[in-house]
Amino acid sequence: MRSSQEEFENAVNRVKLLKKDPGNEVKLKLYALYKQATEGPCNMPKPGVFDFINKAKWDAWNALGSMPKETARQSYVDLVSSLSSSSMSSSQVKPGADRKQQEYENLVVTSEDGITKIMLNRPTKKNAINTQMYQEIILALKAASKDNSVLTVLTGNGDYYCSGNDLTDFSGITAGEIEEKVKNNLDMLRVFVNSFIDFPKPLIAVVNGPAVGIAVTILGLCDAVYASDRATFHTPFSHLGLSPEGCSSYTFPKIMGPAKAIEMLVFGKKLTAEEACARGLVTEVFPDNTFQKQVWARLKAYSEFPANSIRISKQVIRNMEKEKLYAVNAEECSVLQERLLSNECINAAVNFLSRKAKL
Ligand SMILES: CCCCCCCCCCC/C=C/C(=O)SCCNC(=O)CCNC(=O)[C@H](O)C(C)(C)COP(=O)(O)OP(=O)(O)OC[C@H]1O[C@@H](n2cnc3c(N)ncnc32)[C@H](O)[C@@H]1OP(=O)(O)O
Repeated sequence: MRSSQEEFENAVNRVKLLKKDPGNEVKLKLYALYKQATEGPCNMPKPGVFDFINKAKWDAWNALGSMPKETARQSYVDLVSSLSSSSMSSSQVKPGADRKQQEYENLVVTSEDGITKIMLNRPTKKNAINTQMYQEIILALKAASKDNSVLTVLTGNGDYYCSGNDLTDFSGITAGEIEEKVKNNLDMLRVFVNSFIDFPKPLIAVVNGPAVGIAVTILGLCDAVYASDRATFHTPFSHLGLSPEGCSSYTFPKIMGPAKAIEMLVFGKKLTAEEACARGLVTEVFPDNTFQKQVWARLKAYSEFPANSIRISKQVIRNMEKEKLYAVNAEECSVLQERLLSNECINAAVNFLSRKAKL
């Protein structure tokens, strides 16, 4: 039940990534199936005859009659799959046996020597994660979970690992739109975090520089965290009127004890790599000038272990907690819903946007 709902949520996100406009007829079909899947049979009053757009939408939804929600959800997923495969086929291939990868706007994904590397690639924005990058990471993790690599690595391009959620997500939104935008973003955030919880192989973060916000919290769901001694770890949620996400309200107290977790997640203490290592969030710290060389030599050695053995061992260690983590993720997103609509958060976002505040 949960997985078909998740497939549906993934499909809703994938629609936003379509490179080609599928045309009005398909868009109406998608709209109708989405409404039927989420609300059931059409329950809106019929729009007036001159309200062309809403009437076309109403007609499409109403035409689905009493189709069950589950059937609509499945049809929606099938329709999006057919659209995604035709829309992506042109950008899929890159010649070279081991370097197959789909192209992404904000990621560089490569596969070599049994290691799939997912590199955040918005260096001029310190690799801030915008809506599209969230969706691309979800897709890249899905692809990596099925490819024949042994390990998957998450890292950043440039001087930062990642500056967290893109705060310009808040720009240009009218008061009337904010609730829906927040809801959509939190649905996506929940799917994003679930894709870390569900990831079936060892997932390793190679933290090449400072990490902020969700880029830090998600480390608690990674299986090893290697950091340059230049990296820092900062979760300024209270400065932003926010609350913890990425399951950190559960993983951080477990990793470092509640008092140290609160120091980071509530009081926003920024840690050096050595401090984060002493707290158990980071596995090992390397000098920046030899970081890449040492880490990749280590990963290459690990990738030569028997693939099934290390995948299964990871799952034995992690799977026991999955249900708990899904619940924590859902609860954190629900608390964030209220936070994101609070004046405390909106003022902090406005401050960032007007460049009055630097954390
Ligand atoms: C209504 C819609 C709601 C949608 C939200 C739903 C999603 C829910 C998720 C909520 C949970 C939150 C998770 C988090 O990650 S909280 C943490 C957010 N991140 C930050 O607070 C960091 C903000 N950035 C900074 O403080 C500094 O930029 C930084 C210290 C990272 C670097 O400072 P430095 O002086 O070295 O560099 P610049 O500031 O000049 O940065 C260079 C350019 O990069 C842009 N930048 C950096 N970080 C971000 C960011 N997080 N979001 C957007 N843009 C970012 C910066 O603006 C500069 O851009 P320009 O060159 O264009 O000015």
